[in-house]
Order: sequence, then structure tokens, then C-alpha cells
Amino acid sequence: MLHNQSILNNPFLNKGTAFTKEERQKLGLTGTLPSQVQTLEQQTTQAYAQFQSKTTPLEKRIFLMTLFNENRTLFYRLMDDHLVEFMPIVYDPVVADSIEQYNELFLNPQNAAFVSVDAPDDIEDTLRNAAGGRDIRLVVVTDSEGILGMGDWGVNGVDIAIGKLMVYTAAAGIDPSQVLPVSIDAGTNNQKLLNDPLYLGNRHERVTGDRYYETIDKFVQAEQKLFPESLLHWEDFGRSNAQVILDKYKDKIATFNDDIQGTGMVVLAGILGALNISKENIKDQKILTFGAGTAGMGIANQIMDELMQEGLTEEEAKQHFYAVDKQGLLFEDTADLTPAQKPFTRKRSEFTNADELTNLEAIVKAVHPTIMIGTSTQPGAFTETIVKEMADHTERPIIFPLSNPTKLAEATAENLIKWTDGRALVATGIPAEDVDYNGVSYQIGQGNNALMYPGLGFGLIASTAKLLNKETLSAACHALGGIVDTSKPGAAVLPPVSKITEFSQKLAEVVAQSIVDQGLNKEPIQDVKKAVADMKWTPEYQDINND
Ligand SMILES: NC(=O)c1ccc[n+]([C@@H]2O[C@H](COP(=O)([O-])OP(=O)(O)OC[C@H]3O[C@@H](n4cnc5c(N)ncnc54)[C@H](O)[C@@H]3O)[C@@H](O)[C@H]2O)c1
Ligand SMILES: O=C(O)C[C@H](O)C(=O)O
Ligand SMILES: [Mn+2]
Repeated sequence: MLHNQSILNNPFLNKGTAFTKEERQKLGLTGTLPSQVQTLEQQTTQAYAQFQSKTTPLEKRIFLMTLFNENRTLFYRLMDDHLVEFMPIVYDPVVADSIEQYNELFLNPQNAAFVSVDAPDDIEDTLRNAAGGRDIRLVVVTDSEGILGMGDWGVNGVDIAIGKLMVYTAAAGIDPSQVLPVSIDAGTNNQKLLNDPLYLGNRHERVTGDRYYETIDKFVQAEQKLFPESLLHWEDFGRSNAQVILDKYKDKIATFNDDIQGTGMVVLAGILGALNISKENIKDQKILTFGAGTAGMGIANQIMDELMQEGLTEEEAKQHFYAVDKQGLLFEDTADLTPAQKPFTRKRSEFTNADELTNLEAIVKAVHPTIMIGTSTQPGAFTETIVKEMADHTERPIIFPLSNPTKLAEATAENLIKWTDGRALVATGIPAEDVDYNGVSYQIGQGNNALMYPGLGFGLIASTAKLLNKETLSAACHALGGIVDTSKPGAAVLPPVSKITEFSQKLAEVVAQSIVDQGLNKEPIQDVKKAVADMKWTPEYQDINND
């Protein structure tokens, strides 16, 4: 039996002023609310007016988070109605501000689980307590070592897990009571946080090595034990751990790393969209990834798989890539290569001036890439000189400056369009306005994994997937084709966020079909479309059974 006040304080059950007279009677809420009974529509109108009265993006976010804390149904109903407006507020880029000010703004743990490296024996209880008896199907976990491109944010990074989950529900329709955001607090190397008396996380340096990996393993074991039907999504781990963790679990459980695989997917989908516009072939492209870290190498691997599916051998496919990191173009003998970088290195003998290829300008001059992707965290790195040099050697340069948040982008969409006289095919990490240039309105696709992971994850959950493999990833990358009208001048390389619910559903169906076709579903599924449709949650008030 639920205590009356606990219903009002439970965001998964609370309806606020929408509790009917009968419900108030039944649940012991009579007299605990003003007498008027409102509809969800009336509540939505009132809440949106309040939202609009807030002047800064952060104030808007704080208001929405308060609503989220109170009443998930109302929050998601409002988000459904104003999806394009709310995405940048609850998610990237404004989530970055809330992460930087997490301690100052803290009001509510938002049903997250806080796993501590200092209390390994509490991990199972931690997850159980945070789930509070809910049937968890989706876990987004971060250790916050690489939050967007902003580095280490300790426990503050929990907001990215919460934000990613909000997009899951808004875009794909995962039931918000079936999700669990998790912070793995392994300490932090962010000196500012360690010195901050208000910092809420473990006040010591990051734990690394065996103790770190034991914590991760304990977490995975407990997560699988408590929520055997769940999908595990990894977010914003550091460069040295992200791939290692993924490789350890990817063949055993339903899991993926969003920065590696989600980003790889959205970039390949964007490239396929761009090539649809330029009518070029992927086998004729030279791909430069600037910032050969977690995302950069995830992107390279996804494109590599596509080239191999197009019939190239591994050796042939590798010849299409130029990976660039701090050291410059990565060669076989470059110092400090990561395991993910090694397969994508070049030979010095390919270039007459190999030793000079230590900066992007020299590399672009030597390579003449047709595709340039930025995941470097280096703002403004795609300069006018570099972009013009690239555009001098290819008709439709494909340029995706993807570093987030806004202040870290390698270039703006507007500059890329201007510098190339409208020829560049552009996608940016954060939302970008249309660019009006020479009478054409250029629509800019959002090259953000948020376009892909909700549909991917939802499809995996709905199909009760045992694991995610290359076949399913590849099928998903091709699922967005045909949504954008590429014959229109200024067409975007990716479908707009305004259609995210539509294409997330399509993506989920393609993913679920691929799982079932490969026999990777745990439970029998007769009708894939129905399985996806049945799983979809919509923000409407349900009857509460209080027995
Ligand atoms: N749009 C998206 O969907 C999306 C997805 C994932 C990551 N990102 C963004 O990409 C960026 C990188 O994320 P990550 O997870 O790969 O981080 P990461 O730390 O794993 O990788 C960043 C890489 O950039 C390299 N780098 C740093 N300075 C450089 C320089 N001067 N020149 C060349 N390379 C340099 C680093 O050495 C590292 O290898 C972040 O800003 C992140 O927000 C965007
Ligand atoms: O969070 C985002 O906006 C995309 C991506 O996962 C990132 O780390 O930048
Ligand atoms: Mn990320």
C-alpha cells in the first residue's frame, strides 16, 4: 500500500493537479491538492508558459529538471510537444553547463545510482536501491573521465547519463520508469573539483588499473544479475578505458559504447547522406579523422566496415584513411599510438615530406581528403586556409566538425558554407541554424549520436537482443536513407531532429529485424514491428493500482 504523500513524491506516479476526485479519494489525497482537477493538456500549457518565462538556457534547464523530478509524464508530454526546442536544453549543449555547476545546482539525485570505487561491496545494493523495485531495461553509465570534450568532471557527469536517457524516451519511447542512469565515481583528476568544498563526489584522484577494472566488473556483474533483460550503454569514458571495456563485454552481453559506436553510426549515415547528394561513391573517398580518440577511431572503424561490405579487402579499405592526432598524421612508427589507432597508420615512405606532416594544414595539403571529420576538442581547428585547400581539390567536400559542446567545435557551419562557396556538405555536433548563402538556404544536419542511439537501443531492447554485432550496426547506418529529399538545393546530409521520433522508430525496427534475422533474440518474436510498437511508451496518465 502506497502512502498518500509518497505518491505525490513519486515522479513515476505523480499526476499533481490531474488526480481526479475519485483518485484523490482512493489514494488518500483528498485535500492535499487545490480543488480544481486539471487535464494533462492544461498542465502542459501552464508548464510551458512557466518555461517561457525563464530567460537563460540554464534557467530553462533548471525549470525542466524540476518538472522532471516532480512528474515524468508531464515532463515528457511537454518535451513531445516542444522536442526541437527542448533537445539542446535538456541535452547537449546546455547539459554541459549543468555538469560544470552540478554541486552548486544540486537539488535531487534524479533516480540515478551512484557507484563508488571506494565501496565495491555496496555496488549491488546501490543499483537495487536506485532502481527501487522498477523493472530496469536500460542503463546508461558514465565514469565521466571524458565528458563531451570537456575532460574529467567526476560525479558531476551523472547529468550526461540522465540527459542521454531523456533523449531515449523523447525520441524512441522507452518507458522512463524502466531506465537507470549510473555514475561510476572512480575519483577525479579535475583539480578544480578536488579543491571545491561543495564537490559532491569522492575527493581523491582517479583510481586506475586493477582496482578500477574490478569496480567496472563488479558493476557489470551486479547490473546483469539485477536487470537481466537490460541493455547497457557506456558514455563518456576516457580514451584509455572506453574501447578496453567495450571489447571486454561486447560479445557477452547486450551492450554498446555510444561515443565509439553511436558516433560511428551517425557519421557513416551522414556520409551516406552526403554521397547521396553529391552522387559520389564511398569507395572513391579519402577520409581524414582529426582527433583520433574514442570517437575518431569509432568513426574510422564504422566506415571501414562499410568499405569492406562494398567489396574491398581490409588492406584496400585501410588505404582510404588518414588518422591525425596531437602528433600529426599517425605513422607506423609514431610514438604513443593507442591500440585503436594502430590499424589506421600510414607508411612514411608514402610521402616525400612525411616528417613535416605534424599539423593539419600540411596534412590536408599532402593528402587532399574528400571527407574531414573533427573529434579533436580543438576549437576552430578547421581554419579558412585548411578548408579552402581541401575544397580546391574536391567538388563537394564533406566536413563534419563534431567536437562538443559549442565552444569546442572545429568550425561553424556558416563558415564552412561560406568558405567553400556553398559546396561543403556539413554536419555539426550541436544543432545549427540554417545557413542562407547566395539565395540558398542550407540545412545543417546534426551529426550527433543522439540521432542514432535511441533507435538502436530501443530496437535492441524490444527484440530482447543478446548482443550487438557489426551486421546490426551496419543495417542501422543505412536505415536513415530516403528521409531527406536530396534533390532540394541546400538539403541536409542527415534527417532533422524534428523527425527524430519517426526515424527512431524506423531505426528500432531495422535493428530488431536484424537481431531476429540472426537469431540473436533471447525470447521468441513473431512480429518485429509489433514488438517495437508494443514496447513504446507514451506520456499519458495511467490508473494507479494501490493494492
Ligand atoms: N557529435 C557527436 O556525436 C560526438 C560523439 C562523440 C564525441 N564527440 C566529440 O568529439 C570530441 C572527442 O571526444 P572523444 O570521446 O573521442 O575524446 P577522446 O579524448 O577519446 O579523443 C580526443 C582526441 O583528440 C586528440 N587531440 C587533442 N588535441 C589535439 C590536437 N591539437 N590535434 C589533434 N588531435 C588532438 C586527443 O589526443 C584524443 O585522441 C569531444 O569534443 C566530443 O564531444 C562528438
Ligand atoms: O553528448 C553528445 O552530445 C555527443 C557525444 O556523445 C559527445 O560525447 O560529445
Ligand atoms: Mn558522449
